Amino acid sequence: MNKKTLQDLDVNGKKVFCRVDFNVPMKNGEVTDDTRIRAALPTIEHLLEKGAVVILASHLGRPKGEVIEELRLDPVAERLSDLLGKEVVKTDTVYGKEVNEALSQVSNGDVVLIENVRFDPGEEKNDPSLIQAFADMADLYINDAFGTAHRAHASTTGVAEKLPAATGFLMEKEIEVLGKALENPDRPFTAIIGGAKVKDKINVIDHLLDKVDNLIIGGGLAYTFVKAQGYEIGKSLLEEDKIELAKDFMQKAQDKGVRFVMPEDVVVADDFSEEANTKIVDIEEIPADWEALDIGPATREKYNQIVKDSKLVIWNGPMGVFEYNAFAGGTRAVAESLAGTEGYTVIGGGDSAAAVEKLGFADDMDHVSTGGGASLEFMEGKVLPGVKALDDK
Ligand SMILES: Nc1ncnc2c1ncn2[C@@H]1O[C@H](COP(=O)(O)OP(=O)(O)O)[C@@H](O)[C@H]1O
Ligand SMILES: O=C(OP(=O)(O)O)[C@H](O)COP(=O)(O)O
Repeated sequence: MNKKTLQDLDVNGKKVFCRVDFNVPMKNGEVTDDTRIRAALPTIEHLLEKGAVVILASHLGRPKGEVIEELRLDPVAERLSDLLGKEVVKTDTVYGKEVNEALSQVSNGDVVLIENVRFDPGEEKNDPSLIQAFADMADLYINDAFGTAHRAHASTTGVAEKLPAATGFLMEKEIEVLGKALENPDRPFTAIIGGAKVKDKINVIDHLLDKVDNLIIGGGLAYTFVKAQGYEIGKSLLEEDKIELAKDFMQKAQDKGVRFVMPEDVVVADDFSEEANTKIVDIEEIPADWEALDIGPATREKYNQIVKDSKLVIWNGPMGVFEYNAFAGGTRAVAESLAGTEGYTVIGGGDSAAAVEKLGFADDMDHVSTGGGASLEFMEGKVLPGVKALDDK
């Protein structure tokens, strides 16, 4: 990467404005998964060890420029404080008098977490006055928020133009791992794409067809492709206006010699619920009133073989409705295959990462990305604005 990194900056005695992605799942005012907070610790700890004042900034949820009490960052500050083993000064505002006072009272090696930056309408608008307020707080800027690197906001791009700006360690690692995987892949290179967001993922599929040896399709988005092959899919998820594109992709795969791998059998249900009646059917036999909610056992075995023979596997999106036990088997099987393969494994996407975490396989993967949308846009070949805005080496 040709961008400056944390190692290139002398941070001793400096105030460092550090954008992190602490957009973590919460329930009843408690952080339920602190993966993203832990992922930012190497950067924060490095800054503290080197004697910087660390000013952390993050969004949480989508408050759209208003103060939403449930989206305050206090529970995050508490968890961060536990993880760091030191006090984190949390302000109730994003900038202004309270923040300035807090900053005048802290010393080198202290941490301040300002309030949810999306409480200010200027954040998402990349507003000049908010950018200036951020720049006035600090001497240097670090972006370690890979999960938000696809957003051009005041705290992710605007302020980077105003201060010496570099990547944090998490950002650096994400870009390096995902970049290396895509630029110079070990082969056979297999991508497994699942989930439900057909529209979001269709461009990634197009881009991946230029890179991979095997493209495996699963999850809800498989059925638009199954339909494109001419099979009936009952009530399964369908993006009608993407059928033609799905046909184009299958043709492109054939032209390029990419193996395009689709489900052979599926678990169908007579209702979208945990209690639904279910059965396993061949792909060409999905009953009209049923919907396919998971890949079947023959498909799992086929995917397993391909994963086993791959040197590099990228996985984005669950294979079925894994939130219900009855339809979690396909996702579990693929997670197990990735956990067991000798090839290098990369997981991207919020739900895939959550599934791998929930099923207990996170530690067996080589890289679990902290970015969902960000990793997808990266894989599409886009330059992420949060990275572009940083200083070149
Ligand atoms: N066959 C299916 N039918 C309907 N929804 C599905 C199916 N398979 C997976 N899903 C749903 O896809 C969702 C995840 O999709 P998506 O957001 O695209 O994944 P990710 O966040 O990993 O990128 C999950 O909530 C899951 O229940
Ligand atoms: O959680 C995030 O995105 P993700 O669910 O795609 O990983 C990021 O924090 C970005 O949040 P946003 O999609 O509200 O800009």
